Amino acid sequence: MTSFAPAILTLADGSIFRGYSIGADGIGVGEVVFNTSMTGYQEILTDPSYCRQIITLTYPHIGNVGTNPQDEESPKVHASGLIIRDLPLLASNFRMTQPLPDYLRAQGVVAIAGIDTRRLTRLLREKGAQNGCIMAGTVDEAEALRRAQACPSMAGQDLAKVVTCAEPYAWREGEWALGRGFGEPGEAAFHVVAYDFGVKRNILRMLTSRGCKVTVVPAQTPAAEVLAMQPDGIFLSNGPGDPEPCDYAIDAIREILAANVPTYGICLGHQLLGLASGARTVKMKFGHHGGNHPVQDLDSKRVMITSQNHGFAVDAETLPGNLRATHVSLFDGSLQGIARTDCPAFSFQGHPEASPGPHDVGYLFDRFVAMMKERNNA
Ligand SMILES: NC(=O)CC[C@H](N)C(=O)O
Repeated sequence: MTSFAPAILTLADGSIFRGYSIGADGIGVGEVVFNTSMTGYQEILTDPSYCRQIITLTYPHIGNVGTNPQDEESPKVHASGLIIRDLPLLASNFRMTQPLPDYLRAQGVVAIAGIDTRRLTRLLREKGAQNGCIMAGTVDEAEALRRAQACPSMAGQDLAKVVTCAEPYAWREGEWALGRGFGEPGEAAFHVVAYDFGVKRNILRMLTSRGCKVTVVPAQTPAAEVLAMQPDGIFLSNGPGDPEPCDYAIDAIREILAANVPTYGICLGHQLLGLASGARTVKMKFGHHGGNHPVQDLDSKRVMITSQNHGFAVDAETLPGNLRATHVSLFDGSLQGIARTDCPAFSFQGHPEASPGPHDVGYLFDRFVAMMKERNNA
């Protein structure tokens, strides 16, 4: 019988939760957010947008299917820690290569189980996102509290440049699909340059599966360098932190919009498109993190169930004349999608690529491809 070391979770408001460690020994600090997805813990942990955040999952049993190399959305776990109710005694799946605790330990990530995640989630909903600290192995409550209180606010942090790739690279996975329905087999119909602010792999897969050849570039690549690659379209990725301090990206996007190249943004990329167009962003009380968020397409009136992961939002009250609202959250009325009226650019706050979550918004990738096609034919 495995025995688990003690672990505690402290919050900046003074709350202490006691449980047991199911990850590495040590300390993790960050903004504690709750995610309501019922599946996809490995995609969530490896989503770079969770950098410097500690995730609590509201689904009570986490770890049932272990972990595998296919479900990683980036090369490593980006979350600062994981909080769960219960780790099942047995993990089993035909794809499993490692149980969740071994995977977390191998990556040096702290995690705590045995926590009343309902109480924790209600606290975060009532008080708003809180900074917290997980201490696992040797536990010192006073020190863990001090660390939670010393953790800097997410507001004002530029983390895109922390998680981005070091060098440009070509996304090769799924190249067999290039050309399907477009040019000759094996020949890409469009060249997309994707800004990596913390990109999830499934976004790149969704582009490739629609006939795009994708070049990924670091967050701080100047617009002139990207435009010199003569892309058919430019993609602005998801990513961690506050969009407002990413001035290098905002400046580059302004130049790209002026060049009239079709542009599509997701999550942080959406917020940056908003800022580059003159709108403002705000920090939300506890954000949206989950796989069951209803969003309405304001043009078709269709309601979709969407995957979400954001703590900031473009403020609908600040949209300039050349930016129109295209989608709205039916949970809280917050803005979920925008489109420029004067150039081919649009973006979505949630995650059309899912991973994990429903695929209802996948049509936005088709819209991007149609935009590139139209421009090439013009
Ligand atoms: N998934 C994302 O791209 C998140 C965007 C941003 N970091 C936010 O919290 O709102």
